[in-house]
Amino acid sequence: MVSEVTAAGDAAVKAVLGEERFATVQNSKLLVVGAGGIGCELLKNLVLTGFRNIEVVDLDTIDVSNLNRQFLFRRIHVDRPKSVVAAEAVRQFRPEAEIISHHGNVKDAEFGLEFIAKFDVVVNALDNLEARRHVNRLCLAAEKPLLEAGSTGHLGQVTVIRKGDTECFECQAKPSQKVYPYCTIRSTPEKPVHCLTWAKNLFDLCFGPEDESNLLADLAADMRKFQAQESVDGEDAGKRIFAHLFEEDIRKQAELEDLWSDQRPPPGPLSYEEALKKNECPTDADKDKLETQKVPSVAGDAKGFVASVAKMYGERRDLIGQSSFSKDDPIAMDFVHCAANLRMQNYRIPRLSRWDAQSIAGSIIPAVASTNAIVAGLEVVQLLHVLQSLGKPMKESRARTVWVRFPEPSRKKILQPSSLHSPNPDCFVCGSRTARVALRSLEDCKIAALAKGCIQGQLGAHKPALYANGSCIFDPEYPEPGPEAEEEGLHPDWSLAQWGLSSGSLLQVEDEGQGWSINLAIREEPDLDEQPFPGGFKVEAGAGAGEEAAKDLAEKKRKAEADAQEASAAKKAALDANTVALDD
Ligand SMILES: Nc1ncnc2c1ncn2[C@@H]1O[C@H](COP(=O)(O)OP(=O)(O)OP(=O)(O)O)[C@@H](O)[C@H]1O
Ligand SMILES: [Zn+2]
Repeated sequence: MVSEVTAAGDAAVKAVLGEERFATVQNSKLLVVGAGGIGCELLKNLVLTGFRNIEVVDLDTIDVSNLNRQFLFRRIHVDRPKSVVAAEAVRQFRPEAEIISHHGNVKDAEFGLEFIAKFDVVVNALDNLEARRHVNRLCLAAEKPLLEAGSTGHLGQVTVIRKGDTECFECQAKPSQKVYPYCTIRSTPEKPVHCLTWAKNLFDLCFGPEDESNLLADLAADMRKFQAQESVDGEDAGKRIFAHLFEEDIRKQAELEDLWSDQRPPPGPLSYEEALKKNECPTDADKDKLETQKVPSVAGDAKGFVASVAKMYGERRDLIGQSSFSKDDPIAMDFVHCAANLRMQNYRIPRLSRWDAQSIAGSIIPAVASTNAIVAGLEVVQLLHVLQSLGKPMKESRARTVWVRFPEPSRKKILQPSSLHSPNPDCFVCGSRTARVALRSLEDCKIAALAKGCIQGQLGAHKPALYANGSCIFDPEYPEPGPEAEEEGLHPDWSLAQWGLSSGSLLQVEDEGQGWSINLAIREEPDLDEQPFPGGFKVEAGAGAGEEAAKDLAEKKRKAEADAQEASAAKKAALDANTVALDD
């Protein structure tokens, strides 16, 4: 006997979907990843549509700042796991729904392929690329359809991913963050964002691990001078860093005459004492604003800067050398806001309130509750199409990618559907150049054994190098452990688990012998039989991937040689023609 509320709700949905589709809905098992802005709306929609087998994973706890748009949460829930509270809340809408919550990171090993294999469809409600990439790869490996969604301000998107049938999340490169020219950041900032980028790099330089790619790496030795003593006095260090960066360095910079003109006047140095005198009152326009929305005085910025350095040397002393900037860390944000404002003062750029500085430094576009609600609604519509198309080509279904665009670009349509694209054959992740290998144990399998037994032995590589997340984890020049390998950061005797690989990880194989490269997806299969697979691995797909890649490469070379020959023949002909003309 179902409760009254469920019976009434079910009857209404059945009337819309029809008996058969409603039965599919009731029997489907879903995994929802993320219980934030989109996730809360989605879970509510799912139970109200009649889904009753749902598991939800989220790594976070509820913050006060979530309450304005994550409507399943109330003030009393602050600090409790989002997944648990969201499940409790939607159970009240449909008491019979079986909702299992997991407070954890979807990238953890417990949510690997075996876990994913239990579900009919995975529905994402995530907010970061890394987690999305991970779930994409898991769903491809487990051959489960994935609904992917996202929103930024008034823009949103929902799409459907199914292995071999549609583009995967990584078939197209994602736009990367805007990069500013080095000299703009280092010497000629023109906008607040240039000064904030400089200040974020400064924070990492002063308090983070050594990093040669830091834009201010050339200042590392100078900054270390202020930190070298055993018992650094934070306030003193703050004032000395101030004098170095906002006064002395700026004075030197202003002397580089070639950089400056009437349109771009040189920056003005600022001493700490001078800064303290600039104690201007807030403007009338600022009067009714929150403290964080007012632009501080230059004196406020100077004191704030020194105080933030002093706090790092006080309460955070143990973390110096290991910290990195986060917009949500109040001390780091104070440091970056004040440092950026002081640099803006040097360069005559209007300074910012802490609020504005935090939005720019954290690249924050405010989340809009209505966009999340629309996106979550579209996800359910697409999910119904996907469930109807199970076992059939997705292209024949009504599933679409749908964009939410506001202000609407054309014909007053906020929702813009477009058909699903076919997979990109060159995709790094789902493309045909991907071999798949099952391994009995990632703990037991050594990286050198994988390279030799599997990649050389079965995929046909001559001298394979292996890469994970862009770093080399096996180099054929160092096949044995030893001091030389260690010096290169290589450990041929480390297991795949020691290299941080998990079921569903993706590696890149480069055959240095033959010059080709392929992808390698690994998964753990503890029950892999000893008898047919004594090496502890089984090539499941793409055994010929290496050969194919070698063939492609040979074909490319042959074509390049033919093109070069043709070009040289054409050049010779042109020369001959010229000679004849001259002879004539
Ligand atoms: N790797 C992950 N595993 C599990 N859950 C994740 C993972 N990465 C992100 N999430 C969850 O996805 C949800 C995304 O929701 P949302 O975009 O609303 O973010 P938020 O953190 O709640 O809000 P904001 O970032 O604006 O403060 C969050 O609840 C977050 O905890
Ligand atoms: Zn792909």
